[in-house]
Amino acid sequence: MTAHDRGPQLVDGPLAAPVGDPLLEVIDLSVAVDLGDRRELAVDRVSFTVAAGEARGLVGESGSGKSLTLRAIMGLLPTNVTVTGGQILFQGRDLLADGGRWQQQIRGTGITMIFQEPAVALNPVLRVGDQVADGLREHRGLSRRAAREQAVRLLELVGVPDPGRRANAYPHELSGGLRQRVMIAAGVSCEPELILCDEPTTALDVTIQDQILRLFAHLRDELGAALLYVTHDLAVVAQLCDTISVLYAGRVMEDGQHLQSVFEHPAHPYTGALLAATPQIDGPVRRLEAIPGAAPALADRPAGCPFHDRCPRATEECRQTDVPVEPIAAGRLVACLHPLLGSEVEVPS
Ligand SMILES: Nc1ncnc2c1ncn2[C@@H]1O[C@H](COP(=O)(O)OP(=O)(O)OP(=O)(O)O)[C@@H](O)[C@H]1O
Repeated sequence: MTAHDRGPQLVDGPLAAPVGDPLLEVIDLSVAVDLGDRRELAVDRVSFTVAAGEARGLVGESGSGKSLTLRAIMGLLPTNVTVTGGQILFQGRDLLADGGRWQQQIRGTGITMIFQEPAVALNPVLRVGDQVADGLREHRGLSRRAAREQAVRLLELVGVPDPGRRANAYPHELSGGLRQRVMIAAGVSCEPELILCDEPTTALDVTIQDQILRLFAHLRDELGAALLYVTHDLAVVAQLCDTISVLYAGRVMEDGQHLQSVFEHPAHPYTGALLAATPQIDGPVRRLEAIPGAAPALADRPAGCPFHDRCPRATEECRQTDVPVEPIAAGRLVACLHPLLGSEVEVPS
């Protein structure tokens, strides 16, 4: 079964993560935001890996540090935000070394990022075909004509109907779904090994969202690219990903190499609460349970486990301990003093 054939249901997910060479290794990454009077860690010692060809979901509520993690990998942080610790290795080489020069060189060729809102990322006064062709001329040295022909092929690959004609259109002449496809075509034009996706379907209606998710699965098959897919929606992860990192208030709460096992046996109470709040995963009869309370604002992160004040299992120790992320079973890490299943977490053999 290819990733493309996978249905949206959790039970169709793969049992085992693909084992490829580590392509991306994020190790104890910390990112601080300057709030004027002080600095706060929006990303706090976050670690995960993405193997060649793997699709990892980076999940968490709004404000959990997902976007800043992606932007740190791309070297595209806002001016008041800085990496304050850790390493980001791509193909074994530190992207943060050499003043970010290598990071800049491989941006668009080795790693690309697809943003939430294509209207912002596309240039309104350039024809979309030229925008897809630009990267090919710049990074691959193709002639204007060859780049244009390749751009039309890419528009076809991402499912833009009548691509030869549509290549001449300006962004405002296309629907939101088609603009997102154009941005994906531009993003993958130089066949990157890793595609970072920052909620690329959020601005689209449900049917188009589903088409774009299928497109990512298809591109993964076609290009062999790895995906790091940011979303707050576990149903999206179920459809597209092999592995998962659950973030809360800038910290990794749980990391699973076997997605289905995480969905069946979440170890962190926060993962369990997210699952209980997600429709679609095991059918419409599920009773949705919103997570009580709200995630803490950046300036208001509590000591101890950041989830403690919303967690039914929290004890005094949780309020005071800087809970480390530790292995709980094969392929599973969790940052919790009172995990849901302890050593009974099951993983497929
Ligand atoms: N430039 C900035 N200045 C001040 N605060 C920032 C800045 N960028 C991000 N933050 C704050 O840092 C925290 C993490 O932001 P981030 O965008 O990474 O979260 P997220 O998980 O991607 O959330 P969302 O799903 O809402 O995009 C949030 O509290 C956010 O408000």
